Amino acid sequence: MTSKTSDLADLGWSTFFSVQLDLQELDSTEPVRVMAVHRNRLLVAGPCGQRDLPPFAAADDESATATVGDWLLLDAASGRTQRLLARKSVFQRKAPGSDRRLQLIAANVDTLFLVTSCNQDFNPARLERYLALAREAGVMPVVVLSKADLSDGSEDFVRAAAQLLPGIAVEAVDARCADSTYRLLPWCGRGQTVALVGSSGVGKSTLVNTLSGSGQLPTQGIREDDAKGRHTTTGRALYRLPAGGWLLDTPGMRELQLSEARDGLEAVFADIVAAAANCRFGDCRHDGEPDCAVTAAIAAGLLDAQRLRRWRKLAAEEALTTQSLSQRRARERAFGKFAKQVMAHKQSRRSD
Ligand SMILES: Nc1nc2c(ncn2[C@@H]2O[C@H](COP(=O)(O)OP(=O)(O)OP(=O)(O)O)[C@@H](O)[C@H]2O)c(=O)[nH]1
Ligand SMILES: [Zn+2]
Repeated sequence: MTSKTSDLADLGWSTFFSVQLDLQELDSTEPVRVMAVHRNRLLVAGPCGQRDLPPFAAADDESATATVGDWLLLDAASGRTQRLLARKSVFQRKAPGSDRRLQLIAANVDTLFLVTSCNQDFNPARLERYLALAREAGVMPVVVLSKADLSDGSEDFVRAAAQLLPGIAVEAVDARCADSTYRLLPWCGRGQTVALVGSSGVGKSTLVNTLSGSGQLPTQGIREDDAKGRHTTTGRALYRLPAGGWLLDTPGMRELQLSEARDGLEAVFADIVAAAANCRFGDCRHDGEPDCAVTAAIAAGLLDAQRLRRWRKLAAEEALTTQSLSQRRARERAFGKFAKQVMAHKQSRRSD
Protein backbone atom coordinates (compact mmCIF):
# COMPACT_ATOMS: atom_id res chain seq x y z
CA MET A 1 0.00 0.00 0.00
CA THR A 2 2.87 2.39 0.77
CA SER A 3 3.79 2.91 -2.85
CA LYS A 4 0.28 4.08 -3.59
CA THR A 5 -0.03 6.41 -0.64
CA SER A 6 0.46 9.41 -2.92
CA ASP A 7 -2.60 8.49 -5.01
CA LEU A 8 -4.54 7.97 -1.85
CA ALA A 9 -3.47 11.41 -0.62
CA ASP A 10 -4.92 12.88 -3.83
CA LEU A 11 -8.21 11.33 -2.84
CA GLY A 12 -8.04 12.79 0.66
CA TRP A 13 -6.34 9.94 2.55
CA SER A 14 -4.40 11.01 5.64
CA THR A 15 -2.96 9.59 8.84
CA PHE A 16 -6.38 10.02 10.41
CA PHE A 17 -7.43 7.02 8.29
CA SER A 18 -4.21 5.06 8.00
CA VAL A 19 -3.88 4.67 11.78
CA GLN A 20 -7.21 2.84 11.76
CA LEU A 21 -5.70 -0.10 9.87
CA ASP A 22 -4.03 -2.96 11.72
CA LEU A 23 -0.95 -4.70 10.36
CA GLN A 24 -2.89 -7.41 8.63
CA GLU A 25 -5.23 -4.91 6.98
CA LEU A 26 -2.27 -2.92 5.73
CA ASP A 27 -1.23 -6.03 3.82
CA SER A 28 -4.50 -7.49 2.70
CA THR A 29 -6.87 -4.59 2.07
CA GLU A 30 -7.28 -1.67 -0.28
CA PRO A 31 -8.85 1.61 0.87
CA VAL A 32 -11.26 3.27 -1.54
CA ARG A 33 -13.24 6.50 -1.27
CA VAL A 34 -16.91 6.79 -2.08
CA MET A 35 -17.03 9.33 -4.90
CA ALA A 36 -20.74 9.09 -5.67
CA VAL A 37 -23.84 7.44 -4.26
CA HIS A 38 -26.34 6.15 -6.81
CA ARG A 39 -29.62 4.41 -6.23
CA ASN A 40 -28.28 0.86 -6.13
CA ARG A 41 -24.55 1.27 -6.07
CA LEU A 42 -21.58 3.26 -4.92
CA LEU A 43 -18.91 4.62 -7.22
CA VAL A 44 -15.58 4.30 -5.42
CA ALA A 45 -12.06 5.37 -6.32
CA GLY A 46 -8.73 4.03 -5.14
CA PRO A 47 -5.17 3.62 -6.36
CA CYS A 48 -6.43 1.08 -8.89
CA GLY A 49 -8.99 3.40 -10.40
CA GLN A 50 -12.75 3.64 -10.15
CA ARG A 51 -15.30 0.89 -9.81
CA ASP A 52 -18.86 0.20 -8.71
CA LEU A 53 -19.75 -1.50 -5.44
CA PRO A 54 -23.02 -2.54 -3.90
CA PRO A 55 -24.29 -0.18 -1.18
CA PHE A 56 -22.74 -0.74 2.22
CA ALA A 57 -24.94 -0.61 5.31
CA ALA A 58 -25.13 -2.02 8.81
CA ALA A 59 -28.56 -3.36 9.69
CA ASP A 60 -28.72 -1.95 13.19
CA ASP A 61 -26.98 1.37 12.71
CA GLU A 62 -28.18 4.06 10.31
CA SER A 63 -24.99 6.02 10.81
CA ALA A 64 -22.83 3.12 9.53
CA THR A 65 -24.18 3.32 5.98
CA ALA A 66 -21.54 4.38 3.47
CA THR A 67 -22.16 7.87 2.12
CA VAL A 68 -20.35 10.14 -0.29
CA GLY A 69 -16.87 10.98 1.00
CA ASP A 70 -16.59 7.84 3.13
CA TRP A 71 -13.58 5.52 3.09
CA LEU A 72 -14.15 1.78 2.77
CA LEU A 73 -11.68 -1.03 3.21
CA LEU A 74 -11.90 -3.68 0.50
CA ASP A 75 -10.44 -7.12 0.72
CA ALA A 76 -7.65 -6.97 -1.86
CA ALA A 77 -8.21 -10.56 -3.03
CA SER A 78 -12.00 -10.73 -3.30
CA GLY A 79 -12.77 -7.02 -3.75
CA ARG A 80 -15.46 -7.31 -1.08
CA THR A 81 -16.10 -4.45 1.32
CA GLN A 82 -14.78 -5.30 4.77
CA ARG A 83 -15.60 -2.24 6.77
CA LEU A 84 -16.25 1.46 6.88
CA LEU A 85 -13.49 3.59 8.35
CA ALA A 86 -14.24 6.04 11.15
CA ARG A 87 -15.07 9.50 9.84
CA LYS A 88 -13.26 12.75 10.33
CA SER A 89 -16.52 14.59 9.94
CA VAL A 90 -20.09 13.82 8.97
CA PHE A 91 -23.18 15.77 7.91
CA GLN A 92 -26.53 14.21 8.56
CA ARG A 93 -30.10 15.33 8.64
CA LYS A 94 -33.52 14.03 9.36
CA ALA A 95 -35.49 12.95 6.35
CA PRO A 96 -38.70 14.79 5.65
CA GLY A 97 -41.82 12.98 6.82
CA SER A 98 -43.27 12.00 10.13
CA ASP A 99 -40.71 9.43 11.23
CA ARG A 100 -37.74 11.64 10.26
CA ARG A 101 -35.14 8.96 9.78
CA LEU A 102 -31.51 9.92 9.96
CA GLN A 103 -29.97 10.50 6.53
CA LEU A 104 -26.29 10.75 5.94
CA ILE A 105 -25.41 13.56 3.60
CA ALA A 106 -21.64 13.49 3.38
CA ALA A 107 -18.58 12.31 5.25
CA ASN A 108 -15.01 13.50 5.59
CA VAL A 109 -15.56 17.05 4.41
CA ASP A 110 -12.66 19.24 5.54
CA THR A 111 -14.04 22.72 4.94
CA LEU A 112 -17.52 24.18 4.69
CA PHE A 113 -17.92 27.44 2.78
CA LEU A 114 -20.74 29.37 4.42
CA VAL A 115 -21.83 31.53 1.52
CA THR A 116 -23.74 34.74 2.07
CA SER A 117 -23.73 38.00 0.16
CA CYS A 118 -22.70 41.54 1.01
CA ASN A 119 -26.34 42.62 0.99
CA GLN A 120 -29.61 41.93 2.79
CA ASP A 121 -28.93 38.17 2.69
CA PHE A 122 -26.32 38.73 5.39
CA ASN A 123 -27.91 37.54 8.61
CA PRO A 124 -25.94 36.74 11.79
CA ALA A 125 -28.45 34.13 13.00
CA ARG A 126 -28.24 32.24 9.72
CA LEU A 127 -24.46 32.27 9.86
CA GLU A 128 -24.51 31.14 13.48
CA ARG A 129 -26.76 28.25 12.53
CA TYR A 130 -24.30 27.22 9.80
CA LEU A 131 -21.38 27.67 12.19
CA ALA A 132 -23.03 25.38 14.72
CA LEU A 133 -23.69 22.77 12.01
CA ALA A 134 -20.08 22.93 10.84
CA ARG A 135 -18.84 22.63 14.39
CA GLU A 136 -21.15 19.72 15.12
CA ALA A 137 -20.09 17.94 11.93
CA GLY A 138 -16.41 18.47 12.75
CA VAL A 139 -15.76 20.63 9.69
CA MET A 140 -13.78 23.85 9.45
CA PRO A 141 -16.08 26.78 8.55
CA VAL A 142 -15.03 29.61 6.23
CA VAL A 143 -17.42 32.52 5.69
CA VAL A 144 -17.51 33.50 2.02
CA LEU A 145 -19.08 36.90 1.40
CA SER A 146 -20.09 37.02 -2.26
CA LYS A 147 -21.10 40.06 -4.32
CA ALA A 148 -18.36 42.14 -2.69
CA ASP A 149 -18.09 43.90 -6.07
CA LEU A 150 -21.65 45.19 -5.73
CA SER A 151 -21.18 46.63 -2.24
CA ASP A 152 -19.45 49.80 -1.05
CA GLY A 153 -19.19 48.40 2.44
CA SER A 154 -17.86 44.86 2.09
CA GLU A 155 -15.37 45.55 4.93
CA ASP A 156 -18.34 46.14 7.27
CA PHE A 157 -19.73 42.72 6.36
CA VAL A 158 -16.31 41.13 6.87
CA ARG A 159 -16.05 42.74 10.28
CA ALA A 160 -19.56 41.66 11.29
CA ALA A 161 -18.90 38.06 10.20
CA ALA A 162 -15.53 37.94 11.96
CA GLN A 163 -17.24 38.87 15.24
CA LEU A 164 -19.41 35.78 15.20
CA LEU A 165 -16.69 33.33 16.17
CA PRO A 166 -13.16 34.01 17.38
CA GLY A 167 -10.59 33.21 14.69
CA ILE A 168 -13.14 32.47 11.95
CA ALA A 169 -11.81 32.89 8.39
CA VAL A 170 -13.83 35.38 6.35
CA GLU A 171 -13.26 36.12 2.65
CA ALA A 172 -15.12 38.70 0.55
CA VAL A 173 -15.20 37.81 -3.14
CA ASP A 174 -16.72 38.42 -6.52
CA ALA A 175 -17.86 34.85 -7.06
CA ARG A 176 -17.80 35.30 -10.85
CA CYS A 177 -14.14 36.11 -11.01
CA ALA A 178 -11.15 33.80 -10.50
CA ASP A 179 -8.93 36.82 -9.73
CA SER A 180 -11.06 37.19 -6.64
CA THR A 181 -11.90 33.61 -5.65
CA TYR A 182 -8.19 32.68 -5.55
CA ARG A 183 -8.50 33.64 -1.87
CA LEU A 184 -10.40 30.39 -1.37
CA LEU A 185 -7.72 28.20 -2.94
CA PRO A 186 -5.95 27.41 0.37
CA TRP A 187 -8.97 25.25 1.22
CA CYS A 188 -9.24 23.66 -2.21
CA GLY A 189 -5.76 22.14 -2.49
CA ARG A 190 -4.66 18.56 -3.00
CA GLY A 191 -6.84 16.02 -1.22
CA GLN A 192 -8.97 18.68 0.51
CA THR A 193 -12.73 18.21 0.45
CA VAL A 194 -14.95 21.28 0.47
CA ALA A 195 -18.71 21.78 0.52
CA LEU A 196 -20.94 24.85 0.33
CA VAL A 197 -24.05 26.01 2.14
CA GLY A 198 -26.00 29.20 1.69
CA SER A 199 -29.41 30.47 0.71
CA SER A 200 -30.72 30.62 -2.80
CA GLY A 201 -29.14 33.24 -5.02
CA VAL A 202 -26.07 33.98 -2.93
CA GLY A 203 -23.76 32.67 -5.64
CA LYS A 204 -23.02 29.03 -4.77
CA SER A 205 -23.28 27.78 -8.36
CA THR A 206 -21.34 30.79 -9.61
CA LEU A 207 -18.60 30.07 -7.09
CA VAL A 208 -18.51 26.40 -7.99
CA ASN A 209 -18.16 27.27 -11.67
CA THR A 210 -15.38 29.76 -11.03
CA LEU A 211 -13.50 27.38 -8.73
CA SER A 212 -13.84 24.55 -11.22
CA GLY A 213 -12.30 26.80 -13.85
CA SER A 214 -14.11 25.35 -16.82
CA GLY A 215 -17.41 27.12 -16.33
CA GLN A 216 -18.89 23.70 -15.74
CA LEU A 217 -18.12 20.88 -13.35
CA PRO A 218 -16.41 17.85 -14.85
CA THR A 219 -18.71 14.87 -14.51
CA GLN A 220 -16.09 12.13 -14.75
CA GLY A 221 -17.87 8.87 -14.30
CA ILE A 222 -20.49 10.02 -11.87
CA ARG A 223 -23.38 9.69 -14.29
CA GLU A 224 -25.71 6.78 -14.45
CA ASP A 225 -28.20 5.68 -17.06
CA ASP A 226 -31.81 6.26 -16.24
CA ALA A 227 -34.64 4.09 -17.49
CA LYS A 228 -34.73 5.87 -20.84
CA GLY A 229 -31.04 5.31 -21.42
CA ARG A 230 -30.18 8.94 -20.76
CA HIS A 231 -27.46 10.02 -18.42
CA THR A 232 -28.53 11.70 -15.22
CA THR A 233 -26.49 12.87 -12.30
CA THR A 234 -27.82 12.00 -8.89
CA GLY A 235 -26.32 15.05 -7.27
CA ARG A 236 -24.41 13.24 -4.52
CA ALA A 237 -20.87 13.25 -5.71
CA LEU A 238 -17.37 14.57 -5.27
CA TYR A 239 -16.03 16.65 -8.15
CA ARG A 240 -12.40 17.26 -8.87
CA LEU A 241 -11.21 20.85 -8.52
CA PRO A 242 -8.27 22.12 -10.61
CA ALA A 243 -6.45 23.08 -7.40
CA GLY A 244 -6.33 19.36 -6.47
CA GLY A 245 -9.21 19.25 -4.03
CA TRP A 246 -12.71 17.80 -4.14
CA LEU A 247 -15.95 19.64 -4.17
CA LEU A 248 -18.92 17.96 -2.64
CA ASP A 249 -22.14 18.89 -4.35
CA THR A 250 -25.32 17.52 -2.90
CA PRO A 251 -28.76 19.07 -2.57
CA GLY A 252 -28.99 17.64 0.96
CA MET A 253 -26.55 20.23 2.24
CA ARG A 254 -29.18 22.88 1.57
CA GLU A 255 -31.66 21.26 3.91
CA LEU A 256 -29.42 20.78 6.90
CA GLN A 257 -31.26 21.04 10.17
CA LEU A 258 -30.05 21.93 13.59
CA SER A 259 -30.72 18.56 15.16
CA GLU A 260 -28.51 17.07 17.83
CA ALA A 261 -26.20 20.02 17.42
CA ARG A 262 -26.12 21.10 21.02
CA ASP A 263 -22.35 20.94 21.34
CA GLY A 264 -21.96 22.84 18.09
CA LEU A 265 -24.30 25.57 19.30
CA GLU A 266 -22.61 25.79 22.67
CA ALA A 267 -19.25 26.18 20.95
CA VAL A 268 -20.55 29.00 18.77
CA PHE A 269 -22.11 30.73 21.78
CA ALA A 270 -19.28 29.90 24.17
CA ASP A 271 -19.27 33.45 25.55
CA ILE A 272 -22.90 33.17 26.69
CA VAL A 273 -22.41 29.63 28.00
CA ALA A 274 -19.39 30.80 30.02
CA ALA A 275 -21.28 33.75 31.48
CA ALA A 276 -24.29 31.55 32.29
CA ALA A 277 -22.07 29.31 34.41
CA ASN A 278 -21.99 32.16 36.93
CA CYS A 279 -25.76 32.68 37.18
CA ARG A 280 -27.15 31.89 40.61
CA PHE A 281 -29.62 29.32 39.29
CA GLY A 282 -28.47 26.39 37.17
CA ASP A 283 -31.62 26.64 35.05
CA CYS A 284 -31.51 30.44 34.80
CA ARG A 285 -33.34 31.74 31.74
CA HIS A 286 -31.49 35.06 31.93
CA ASP A 287 -34.82 36.78 32.00
CA GLY A 288 -35.07 38.78 35.19
CA GLU A 289 -33.86 36.14 37.66
CA PRO A 290 -31.77 37.45 40.57
CA ASP A 291 -27.97 37.26 40.24
CA CYS A 292 -28.07 36.49 36.54
CA ALA A 293 -24.52 36.76 35.20
CA VAL A 294 -25.69 36.94 31.58
CA THR A 295 -27.94 39.94 32.21
CA ALA A 296 -25.09 41.54 34.15
CA ALA A 297 -22.68 40.95 31.26
CA ILE A 298 -25.15 42.55 28.84
CA ALA A 299 -25.60 45.54 31.16
CA ALA A 300 -21.82 45.92 31.35
CA GLY A 301 -21.56 45.88 27.56
CA LEU A 302 -19.61 42.59 27.55
CA LEU A 303 -22.33 40.64 25.77
CA ASP A 304 -24.65 41.59 22.96
CA ALA A 305 -28.36 41.38 23.84
CA GLN A 306 -29.20 40.52 20.22
CA ARG A 307 -26.81 37.62 20.40
CA LEU A 308 -28.59 36.28 23.49
CA ARG A 309 -31.88 36.49 21.59
CA ARG A 310 -30.39 34.56 18.64
CA TRP A 311 -28.95 31.93 20.97
CA ARG A 312 -32.36 31.40 22.60
CA LYS A 313 -34.06 30.98 19.24
CA LEU A 314 -31.46 28.61 17.84
CA ALA A 315 -31.36 26.57 21.06
CA ALA A 316 -35.17 26.22 20.92
CA GLU A 317 -35.00 25.15 17.27
CA GLU A 318 -32.30 22.60 18.10
CA ALA A 319 -34.25 21.18 21.04
CA LEU A 320 -37.40 20.78 18.94
CA THR A 321 -35.75 18.95 16.04
CA THR A 322 -33.72 16.76 18.39
CA GLN A 323 -36.80 15.84 20.40
CA SER A 324 -38.63 14.45 17.38
CA LEU A 325 -35.62 12.27 16.57
CA SER A 326 -35.36 10.85 20.08
CA GLN A 327 -39.10 10.15 20.13
CA ARG A 328 -38.67 8.05 17.01
CA ARG A 329 -35.76 6.15 18.54
CA ALA A 330 -37.79 5.45 21.67
CA ARG A 331 -40.63 4.14 19.49
CA GLU A 332 -38.20 1.89 17.65
CA ARG A 333 -36.73 0.55 20.88
CA ALA A 334 -40.20 -0.18 22.20
CA PHE A 335 -41.09 -1.96 18.97
CA GLY A 336 -37.85 -3.99 19.09
CA LYS A 337 -38.70 -5.13 22.61
CA PHE A 338 -42.21 -6.03 21.58
CA ALA A 339 -40.94 -8.02 18.56
CA LYS A 340 -38.54 -9.94 20.80
CA GLN A 341 -41.34 -10.79 23.21
CA VAL A 342 -43.49 -12.06 20.37
CA MET A 343 -40.65 -14.23 19.06
CA ALA A 344 -39.92 -15.60 22.53
CA HIS A 345 -43.59 -16.33 23.03
CA LYS A 346 -43.83 -18.16 19.68
CA GLN A 347 -40.76 -20.22 20.47
CA SER A 348 -41.99 -21.20 23.91
CA ARG A 349 -45.27 -22.33 22.34
CA ARG A 350 -43.39 -24.36 19.77
CA SER A 351 -41.35 -26.16 22.43
CA ASP A 352 -44.48 -26.88 24.52
N1 LIG B 1 -21.87 40.79 -9.26
C1 LIG B 1 -21.91 39.56 -8.72
N2 LIG B 1 -22.91 38.72 -9.03
C2 LIG B 1 -22.92 37.50 -8.46
C3 LIG B 1 -21.93 37.09 -7.54
N3 LIG B 1 -22.22 35.84 -7.11
C4 LIG B 1 -23.34 35.47 -7.76
N4 LIG B 1 -23.77 36.48 -8.59
C5 LIG B 1 -24.99 36.44 -9.42
O1 LIG B 1 -26.10 36.15 -8.57
C6 LIG B 1 -27.04 35.31 -9.24
C7 LIG B 1 -27.31 34.06 -8.42
O2 LIG B 1 -26.12 33.28 -8.34
P1 LIG B 1 -26.15 31.68 -8.23
O3 LIG B 1 -24.73 31.24 -8.32
O4 LIG B 1 -27.12 31.11 -9.18
O5 LIG B 1 -26.70 31.48 -6.77
P2 LIG B 1 -26.92 30.09 -5.98
O6 LIG B 1 -26.48 30.32 -4.59
O7 LIG B 1 -26.28 28.98 -6.70
O8 LIG B 1 -28.48 29.95 -6.03
P3 LIG B 1 -29.38 28.59 -5.94
O9 LIG B 1 -28.99 27.74 -7.12
O10 LIG B 1 -30.79 29.09 -6.01
O11 LIG B 1 -29.07 27.95 -4.62
C8 LIG B 1 -26.42 35.04 -10.60
O12 LIG B 1 -27.01 35.93 -11.52
C9 LIG B 1 -24.96 35.36 -10.43
O13 LIG B 1 -24.34 35.78 -11.61
C10 LIG B 1 -20.88 38.02 -7.20
O14 LIG B 1 -19.99 37.77 -6.39
N5 LIG B 1 -20.93 39.23 -7.84
ZN1 LIG C 1 -28.83 33.96 33.95
